[in-house]
Amino acid sequence: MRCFPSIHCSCRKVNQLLFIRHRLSRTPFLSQMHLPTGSFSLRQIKAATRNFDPENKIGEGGFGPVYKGILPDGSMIAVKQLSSKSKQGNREFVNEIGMISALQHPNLVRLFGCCIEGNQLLLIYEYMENNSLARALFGPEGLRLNLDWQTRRKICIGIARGLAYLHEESRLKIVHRDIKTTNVLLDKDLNAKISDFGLAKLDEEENTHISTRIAGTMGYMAPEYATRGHLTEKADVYSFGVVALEIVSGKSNAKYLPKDDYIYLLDWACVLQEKGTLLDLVDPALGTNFSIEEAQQMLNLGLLCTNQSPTLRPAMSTVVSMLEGHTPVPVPTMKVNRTESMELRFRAIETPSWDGDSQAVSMGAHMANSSFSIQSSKEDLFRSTTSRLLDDFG
Ligand SMILES: Nc1ncnc2c1ncn2[C@@H]1O[C@H](COP(=O)(O)OP(=O)(O)OP(=O)(O)O)[C@@H](O)[C@H]1O
Repeated sequence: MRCFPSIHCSCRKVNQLLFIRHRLSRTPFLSQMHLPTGSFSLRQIKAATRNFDPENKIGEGGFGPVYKGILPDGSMIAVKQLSSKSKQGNREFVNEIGMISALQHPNLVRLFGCCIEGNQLLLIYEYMENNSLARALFGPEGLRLNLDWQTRRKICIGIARGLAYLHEESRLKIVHRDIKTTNVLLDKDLNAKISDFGLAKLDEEENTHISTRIAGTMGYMAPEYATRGHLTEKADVYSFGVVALEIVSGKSNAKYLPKDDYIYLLDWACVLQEKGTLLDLVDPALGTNFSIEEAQQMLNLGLLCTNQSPTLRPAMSTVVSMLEGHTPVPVPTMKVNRTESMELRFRAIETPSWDGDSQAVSMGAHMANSSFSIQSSKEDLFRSTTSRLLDDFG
């Protein structure tokens, strides 16, 4: 089990933040980063959220609750409150601040600043009016959105552009490690923005890409990373592929069925691909209001990105080009691995049981504590740097 220091009530934290700023700016590797200039006082945040009024609570994640707030100038904010019971904790809090402050892109959620005061550790983001893609696609009746085809496509392209920026265009090459529908937020115009950089990692050339600390969400983790700790940007490409399939189908990758069998959307997609009926996966809620050609393209792309072999997955810039229609999408040639458990799942597939998502069971189990045995290990520089900072932090 990972152990997190409890949060003490003192202005020592403010000094610690200043110290972290100082240390980050002096760390050669991180000197390109700048911590958010926006430092908020607890009084400002309490006023904005009406003292963390439960009515303003808009979500709950691994860090703790998230509140909606409004600043005196009328701008809306989302406040992530690091709970003292958080399973994630200070390490990811610092990581999130460091990572996202160094990044700016229309498809990444903006961090306005942070507040470290009293017993509070808070991150302040731009408010995303339409909450998460997960809620838009799989939320309960009333909260779910009727996303039309063009909007689904726009969201998919937005996520791809955000990832292409992280992997190939930003000054720091970053693997997000936790791409999933709850980490894609939607603004008032339903533009997609990637959030949650608590697990993000810098992709350095000298890195062996083997990690001892596997973290991510089941159902979205690339097989080579989940089983061997082999982490490259292609792990994000895999997760993106799963999300693309979810966007087209309107179904979560994990669905709990009677008899305790799990059926994975990805397995189903492979079966349909083999049968030549991949288009059956398109969300029935769309009726006939979608482009067959574009849907086929997006489904093919979803399968291409989830190829078992990372080298056969396209780079995210290629994915963007494919989605924009500048590069043809090759037809995937995936073979279904017919294990015994797959046979079980096939039987479930033959009896259609997608009845909306109200009973879907989340497979979002975090694997940060998993004890996979991995042969080689090398602490990456960023991790050791943040660890040192955290040692200093308390
Ligand atoms: N900037 C924001 N604007 C609007 N809603 C937000 C914002 N950030 C988070 N939320 C809401 O709060 C929820 C929790 O977010 P958070 O990033 O803390 O955790 P998560 O990504 O859902 O889960 P985990 O931390 O376990 O990966 C989101 O699913 C979303 O509904």
